[in-house]
Amino acid sequence: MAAARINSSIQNTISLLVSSPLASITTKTRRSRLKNHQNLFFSPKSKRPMMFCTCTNTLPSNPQTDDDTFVLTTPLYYVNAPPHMGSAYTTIAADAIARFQRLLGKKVIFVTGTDEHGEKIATAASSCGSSPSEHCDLISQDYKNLWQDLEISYDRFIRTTDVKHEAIVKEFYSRVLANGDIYRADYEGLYCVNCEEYKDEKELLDGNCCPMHLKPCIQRKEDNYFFALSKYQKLLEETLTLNPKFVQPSYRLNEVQSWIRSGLKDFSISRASVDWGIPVPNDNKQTIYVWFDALLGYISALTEKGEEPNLQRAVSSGWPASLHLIGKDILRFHAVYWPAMLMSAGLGLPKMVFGHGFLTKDGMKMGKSLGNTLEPKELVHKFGSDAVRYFFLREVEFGNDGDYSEDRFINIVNAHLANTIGNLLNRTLGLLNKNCQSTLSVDSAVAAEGKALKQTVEKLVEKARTHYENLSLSLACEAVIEIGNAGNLHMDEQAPWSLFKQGGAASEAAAKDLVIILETVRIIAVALSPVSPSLCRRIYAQLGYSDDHFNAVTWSETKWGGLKGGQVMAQPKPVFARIELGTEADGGDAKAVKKAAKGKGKKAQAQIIAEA
Ligand SMILES: Nc1ncnc2c1ncn2[C@@H]1O[C@H](COP(=O)(O)OP(=O)(O)OP(=O)(O)O)[C@@H](O)[C@H]1O
Ligand SMILES: [Zn+2]
Repeated sequence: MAAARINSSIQNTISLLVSSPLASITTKTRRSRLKNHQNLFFSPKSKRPMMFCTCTNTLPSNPQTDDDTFVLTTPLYYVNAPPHMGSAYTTIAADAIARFQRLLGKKVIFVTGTDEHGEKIATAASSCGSSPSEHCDLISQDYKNLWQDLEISYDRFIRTTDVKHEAIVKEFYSRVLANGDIYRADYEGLYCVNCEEYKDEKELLDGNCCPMHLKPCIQRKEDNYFFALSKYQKLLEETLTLNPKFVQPSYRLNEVQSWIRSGLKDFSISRASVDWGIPVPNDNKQTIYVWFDALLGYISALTEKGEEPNLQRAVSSGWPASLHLIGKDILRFHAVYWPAMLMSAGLGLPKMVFGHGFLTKDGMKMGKSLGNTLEPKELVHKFGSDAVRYFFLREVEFGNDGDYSEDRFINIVNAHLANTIGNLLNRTLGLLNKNCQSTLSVDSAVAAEGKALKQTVEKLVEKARTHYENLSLSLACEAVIEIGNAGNLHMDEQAPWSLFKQGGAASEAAAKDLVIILETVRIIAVALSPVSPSLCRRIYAQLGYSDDHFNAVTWSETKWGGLKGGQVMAQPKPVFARIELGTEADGGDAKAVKKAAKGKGKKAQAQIIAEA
């Protein structure tokens, strides 16, 4: 914002800053003041500070959120264009985390939705010849459809054009205003419409191009309302020092701290030139800036159906959120602007903001504005949702950037899901069918006595749990596949097929080996269910369990000993067929199998159908 000039209808501002309780206090007194702050909320159990606020009129948070409830959010996606694999990536990761937390027995509120206001939307709508609201309905529905294809188990889908959201935004705005943090001033600067953000000249490329969108920023001058972000600089610094886990992964914390240290400037929170937005209370010539509006979707999503929307109710239904999952592109909004806005309004801060990396194409962030996207719908259609979810969570270390390649996709999915897990189950069930009438001879706890596999599995399950808890999703997948490797090793070392041929005690030992391996696969199905839920459901069905049983599974069922003697397994049927280069098969989906076989040579057809 070097070119920015804030002129002095600023009488207000100066008096605001001077009268700010932070303007005249030293760091030492500020720190003790933070400690004793009457509005510093502590979480009931952990006694960790949950929020700071300078507003005297605080809204108490949900007392339950600390232990029993896990509220997580994805960004509310901008409906300037349909979703792409990048939007799907965040949502798949959030879904895996939500499913894991449900397995732990938490009450999960998983929030996603669409951000529908602003200039970029109005332009996108008019370029397709539709009204903004028709355009938003259409694209928002695209997101919902994709989430269904990807088996996203969201609890709330908030649209920022929802009436309840508008009510919450206006109330929030009024609280910030009442706290003395909004003033009016002229503003001039370089604006990227695609980021919907004024840019500092020094962060731009030649020709004042936005580094993310590679398009020139426009010089803009407006009479706007401003949010006094600068007033929160010290509080934000202190908050991050006291609670460094607020920003994750830890290497992103430095980035956020250096933004704050380099000086926070007030930012404009209204637009005079944009009609498509929520009118500013008491000045309907201006609309509220799309980011100020959109972030509040995380709170308005919490209002219960049919109830009068107000902040107090929304907040008591689950705020503060446990986790905001976002891409690193919008970290500044979530880790700097948003906490300051919440402090101003007297609301608790989310417990964590996790900024993951980008899916890239030729080194550039895949995005709607650049149009260099990968179509998730096509991928799901070709390979099935289990494979798509698994690949991106396993392949891209959560936090870092990652590139997509179809060869790598097929290799990984085949090696892990088809071979390590699918084949192991299928071979074992085949032997059980042939030699034991598909019936388990003993309890898995008894079968495992004196065998090393049980301890190995227990250790790896613990590892997977820790990785899920730390949001290291790729490592969690790796730990689960290691369980599969251990099961395969046991199978190969014991060679039960040859023991059965010997009969007598050898045959009994072989039957026990099959029980042990099936128990191993059962545990895999629980531990991998956050990532590839349908595949795990099919595994449970093969092990003779009902759908209802699978639906009620919790993480405690990763404990060894679930399979009991006498349990009858289903007829062996592959749970995940190998993807052959050039075929489009997902083993669980007969339609996809037929489609994959269609038009292929007889031999290839026979192979695909046989595998399915
Ligand atoms: N390439 C990507 N890799 C990972 N996540 C992405 C990617 N693109 C978008 N996202 C997710 O979507 C969020 C941004 O949502 P938005 O609706 O603005 O999509 P976008 O495609 O980045 O838009 P644009 O290209 O117009 O900037 C990111 O913070 C991230 O959560
Ligand atoms: Zn931009």
